[in-house]
Amino acid sequence: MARPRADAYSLLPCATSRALASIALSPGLGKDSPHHVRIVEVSPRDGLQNEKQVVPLTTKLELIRRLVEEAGVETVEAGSFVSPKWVPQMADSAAVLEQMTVKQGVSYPFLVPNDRGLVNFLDMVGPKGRAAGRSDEIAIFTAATDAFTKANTNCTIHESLERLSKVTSKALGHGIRVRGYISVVADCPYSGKVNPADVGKIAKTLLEMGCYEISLGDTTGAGTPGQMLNVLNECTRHAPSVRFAAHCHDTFGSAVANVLAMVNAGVRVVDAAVGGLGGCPYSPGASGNVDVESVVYALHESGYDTGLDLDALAQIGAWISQQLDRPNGSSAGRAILARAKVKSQSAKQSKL
Ligand SMILES: CC(C)(COP(=O)([O-])OP(=O)([O-])OC[C@H]1O[C@@H](n2cnc3c(N)ncnc32)[C@H](O)[C@@H]1OP(=O)([O-])[O-])[C@@H](O)C(=O)NCCC(=O)NCCSC(=O)C[C@@](C)(O)CC(=O)[O-]
Repeated sequence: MARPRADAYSLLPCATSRALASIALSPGLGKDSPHHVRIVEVSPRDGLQNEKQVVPLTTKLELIRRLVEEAGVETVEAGSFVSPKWVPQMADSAAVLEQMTVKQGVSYPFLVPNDRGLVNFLDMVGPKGRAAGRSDEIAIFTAATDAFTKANTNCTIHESLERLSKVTSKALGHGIRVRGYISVVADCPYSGKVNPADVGKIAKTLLEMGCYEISLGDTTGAGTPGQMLNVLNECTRHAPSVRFAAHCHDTFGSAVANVLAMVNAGVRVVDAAVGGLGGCPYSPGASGNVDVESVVYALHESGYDTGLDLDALAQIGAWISQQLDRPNGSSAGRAILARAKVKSQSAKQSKL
């Protein structure tokens, strides 16, 4: 597998060059290797939440099963316990939690916005719940601007952090791990460019609350590698880069570049969605999440390991796009399937 070339490091900022140098020096791949990048597959939640048509429960369950069993995904964000009035598509998340195939060693976080959502989640996964022990992780979410926080959760950043602090401490008290999201880290659809220092301060607060990891959301997909690295630099004042995840949307076509820049700077977790599904209902015009097929292709070709089966991801991306009656949003997925078709045709011809 190709490794980044040592002579390229001198061109990079110091932190990036150190991170890449350690990659080149460390042999071997696998989960514990410094080359390993964990993919958080967000398609069942972030990917589907914005779909206008009702996606059948059976399709959601099959998507989760295939991602885990066929592609080897380690973390699947499976749904959300938000208000169904705000995001109707996620109204069946309790049923998803109860019925999804659960594989040992795989984490299935659910998004929780407030105490009501946490209570509903705990009622399900607690010892007497209908989904006892099926998930031990939630994701909480806030944003870097008041305008977006208001649009998404009907409160200011300050109010959301107060609310989430109580949610986090209650969740941790029940043995539930908490992942934090910060949306609009580079650009806000309502108030424009975001100051990276503001993101750093919110990240610090979420870390102090007890979030084990913070996902940095380029919700509008307007961020660039330089902007995302500025955001990361502000955040790493408070915790090492491995505590942060890249969550990039692809509206302006720079999501894969943003992801690679962040991984080269030491980030080891990337959120992505098969087939490039998704979009936030409160980020008008933003396109889907970066497609997991392109991310995995780019990471593998750059010397990183994800443990995922790229061919299986391409198949799943094509399948779910067909289910949703929409074009496959993954250029890498389409290319992989087209090449596989040519290969199987020439294999058939050579047998004749
Ligand atoms: C936070 C609220 C609830 C505030 O919404 P609100 O209207 O201020 O809440 P409320 O407390 O006044 O309650 C209104 C109604 O909702 C009910 N309710 C209240 N909470 C819940 C709950 N948890 N579960 C079920 N029902 C709930 C509550 O009981 C009440 O029902 P009513 O009395 O009218 O019948 C709302 O704004 C909300 O649910 N927002 C979620 C929006 C959302 O899910 N957005 C997408 C996810 S974030 C995202 O996609 C970005 C991310 C993470 O991917 C990263 C990135 O890309 O940037």
